[in-house]
Order: sequence, then structure tokens, then C-alpha cells
Amino acid sequence: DFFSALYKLQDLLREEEKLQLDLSRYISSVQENEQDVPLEILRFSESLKIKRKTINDGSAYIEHPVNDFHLLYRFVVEWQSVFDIIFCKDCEETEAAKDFNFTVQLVSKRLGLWPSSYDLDGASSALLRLWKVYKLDLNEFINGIVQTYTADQPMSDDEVLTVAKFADSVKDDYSEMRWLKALYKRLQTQDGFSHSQTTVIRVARSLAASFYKLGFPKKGIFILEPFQSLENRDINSDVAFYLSNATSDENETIPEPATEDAMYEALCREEQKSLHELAKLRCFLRDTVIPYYKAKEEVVNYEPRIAIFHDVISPTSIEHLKSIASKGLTRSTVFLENTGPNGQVTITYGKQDNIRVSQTCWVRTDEYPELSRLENRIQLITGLSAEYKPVRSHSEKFQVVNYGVGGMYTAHHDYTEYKLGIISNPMDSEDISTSGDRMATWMFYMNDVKAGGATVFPEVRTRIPVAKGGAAFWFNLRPSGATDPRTLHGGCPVLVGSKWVTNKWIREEGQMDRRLCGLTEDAVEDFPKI
Ligand SMILES: O=C(O)CCC(=O)C(=O)O
Ligand SMILES: [Fe+2]
Repeated sequence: DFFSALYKLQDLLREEEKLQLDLSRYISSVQENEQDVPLEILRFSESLKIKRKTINDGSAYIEHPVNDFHLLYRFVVEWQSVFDIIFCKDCEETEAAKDFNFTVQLVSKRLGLWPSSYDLDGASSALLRLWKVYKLDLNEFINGIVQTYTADQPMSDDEVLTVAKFADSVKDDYSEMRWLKALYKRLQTQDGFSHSQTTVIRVARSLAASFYKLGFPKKGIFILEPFQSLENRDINSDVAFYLSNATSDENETIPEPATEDAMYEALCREEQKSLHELAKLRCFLRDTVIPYYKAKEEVVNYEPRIAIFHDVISPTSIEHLKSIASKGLTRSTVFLENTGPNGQVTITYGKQDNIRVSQTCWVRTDEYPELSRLENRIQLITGLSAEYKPVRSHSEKFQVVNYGVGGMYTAHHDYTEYKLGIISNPMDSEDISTSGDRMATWMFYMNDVKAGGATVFPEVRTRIPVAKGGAAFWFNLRPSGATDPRTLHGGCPVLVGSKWVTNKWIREEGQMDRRLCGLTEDAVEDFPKI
């Protein structure tokens, strides 16, 4: 899938340039033969020239959610209809068309898979998610404005309609209504010449239908009122239907449905700790066994302790990790627990799911020995062994993660409840199959995100904004070995830009004399006093 991966969007952008050049060549060759080029194709080609003019290397272009939507929409809808016209079934096959087809086949082969309606659905879903989580102003959003970042073009009416239809297809009636309403408002405020009456009527009817679906038929009638004088049969029968369903007690406002995870979303938008709690947080230099190296530690929560360590990975190491990972990124997977009809729990490993939208690549230290320096640094700072070994490893491989625009990870726990010395997951390789649970999480932040992408902990109202070169660290298990549910956390959707992190999960194996259990079951770490 394309939307979850920036590098794939980059491929699309690059390949589109070739398509565009070849379409121009096709057009001139047809015109040289004194034949007519269909008007739609001329229009598309002209508008594409204008659109692509502002794209330089493209990396900034694809950081904006609305630009990404444009790009996918062009591939799935607009280019497709160009092909349908040029390669139509009953048309004679001209030399120009053959040449153009050659390029299309080549591009198609290089892309591997042409983006499909599945990808456009993914893009629509991402726009809806960003709009909801960050409570974006919808009129601004459809005009391409996100905070201080503006898309190259506003969304077209058809694009807005595509998102509304997607909302309808996933039974998100409220969002469908809001997007149709925003579109309707836009159609009304623009001058009458740019839109045909049929478009306006179509949107008005859809909007009225969505009001009806939400239980507000009167609002539907109100929308259709201005068109009743047109004696349009469809409109009149819609109105009659809504009238027969209208009751006298219809509320003024349509309630917004509750979000699934309100605290996660609130934290994604802004800090939720009180000023009183925030005032207690501290930064300090943590001693290490090297007398002249002290780690810059920022405590963001005390119970459980969650910390950011600043400046713990160099730009060179970051580029190195990224370049290794770029060759092997694939869509991230998760473990899914399903409870069957008889209450039996089955776990599916390695499943793709919309709770985690990103690309990952595992990187082994035995393949890239220079990365052991990063493991040593983690050990220096945390006192835990982060050494990777092919058998009974102290930590997992480095997991490099890349989130594109809209990419995120909903709230989850990192612990697996695997027992030390026991194979709990049949899919695990020898390195970690008996190494126990994920005692701690260390996560490097490898770039700055323009907007969005914080790491948040809903149970303890904690928010870590992304800062390049730093790392987040926390224990998923208590000193007793019990799992700590307060460590629930997630990665917020990337709003503008992209996000690169690298996880290093530290396993129980090898930590016996590094992290002591404490004398009681509820013992806590003895952190340096501040
Ligand atoms: O990207 C983030 O901020 C969190 C990632 C995460 O929790 C994970 O990969 O397990
Ligand atoms: Fe996690």
C-alpha cells in the first residue's frame, strides 16, 4: 500500500514525471497528424503541467496530507481515465498511442503495483483521521491549509466528495455529513459559473440524505428548499420522503460521536498534565560509569518513570540506520488477540492492521557490527544490557520504523507476557524465543516531525514531543517482573512531514544482576534523587 510509505509516494511522484512528458509527446504527435486530441486529455495535461511546476525534488510536496491525496487521486482516478480514453476498446491503435502505452507499461512495471481504490481508501481514511484527531478546521483543511503548511492546491470538489463517499462506505455518517456540508458551503460561496447546477443539486441531495441518516430529516428538507421551485422530480420525492419521516422534536445540533480513545487524541493535540504536575518534572545529568559522560535526562513522568535522553544518537548514525532500513521497509504488523465464541483466545502473529500504519525494518547487529556502539550507549545510560546475540539475546534487533503522513500507532503495551526460558511465540527465532518479556523500551527519535507524531501515554497523561537525536526510555515491567499497564502508549498520527524512530526492546534475559527485583512485590526503582 502506498499511503503508509513516503518512499512509495516519492516513487509515484518520480514516475508521474515520465508519464507527463510522454503524454505531452503523445499530444504533439497526434496534433502533428492533424488529428484532434480529446478535450479532457488536453485539459488534464495542461493542469498537470501547472501542478507539477511547483514540485522540486518532491520531498516537501509529499509531506503535506492534502498533496499526498492529490497524488494518489491522480493515479487512481485521473490517469486512469486518460488511459481509458487513449486506449479505448474500439479505437484504432495509432503509433502515438502505442508509444504512450509502452511508457505506461514501463512505469507500471517499475511501480510493481498500480495504486488502486484500496490505496485511495487508505488516503481518505488518513485525511479523516487527521481531521478528527487534530480537530482541524474543515473549511481550511479542504482548501489545503494545515496550521502554517499549505498544500500546492486546494482539494477539488470531486476529491472532497471522494472522502465523503469513503466515510459513507465505512458507516461514518457524521463525517460524511460534515464533509458534504463543507463542500456544499464551498459550492454556494463560489461564483455560479464554476459549477454546473447538477453538481450543486447532487451534493445537496447527498447532504440531505446524510442528515436523514443521522436522524435529522428536517435539516434535509431545509437544504433542499431552495431547489423546490425547480420542479425536479427527484428533489420533490426526497422532500416528500423526509417530510413523512419528520417529527416535531428535532434537536438543533447534531451530536458529534464520541472518539474511541479520547485521552490518546487529546494528548496528541497538546499536553494534558496540570501545571502543578508539570512544575514537578525535572531535567538533570545522569551519572554513568564513564566519569566524563553524563546523560541529559528529562523526566516526563515519575510513576512509572518515563524519561527522554537528549542527544544520544548522532546524525551520522541516524543516516546509517535509515539507509540500511530503506532497503527493507515493509508494512508494519502487530499481534492480534481474538476471543472466539467459546471464549478461547487465539493470537495471530504478524498481522497488518489499521491500528499500526507504518513501515518497519529489523536490523541485526551481527550483520552490521558497527551498530553495537548504539547498544553500548544504551547500556551505559540505562545500566541494562542491550547486547544483541543470535541465541538468547539480551535485546531484540533494532526495529527501524517509518511513518508517512497519517501514519500512527494507537495505544498499546509493548510487553508480550512471554516467560523467560519458555518458547511462547512459535514464530520467534532463536535469538529471542526464550529471552522473556520486553522488560524495557528504548526508542530513538531520528528526525523532527513538522506537525504531529508525538509519543503519548494516556494512562499517565504523558506526552513526548519528537526531537531528533533523543530517545525515550521506560520499563514495561515492574521490578518484580509483573507487567505495568500504566505504560500504555501510542504514536500520534503524523500531520505534516514524516517520522523515523528506532525501537530497541530490552528483554529479561541477561538483566538478572543489572536490574534487581526489590524486596517486595510492589518495589520500585531507586532512581537518583533530584
Ligand atoms: O512511534 C511512536 O512514537 C511509538 C512507537 C511504538 O510504541 C512502538 O513501535 O511500539
Ligand atoms: Fe510501543
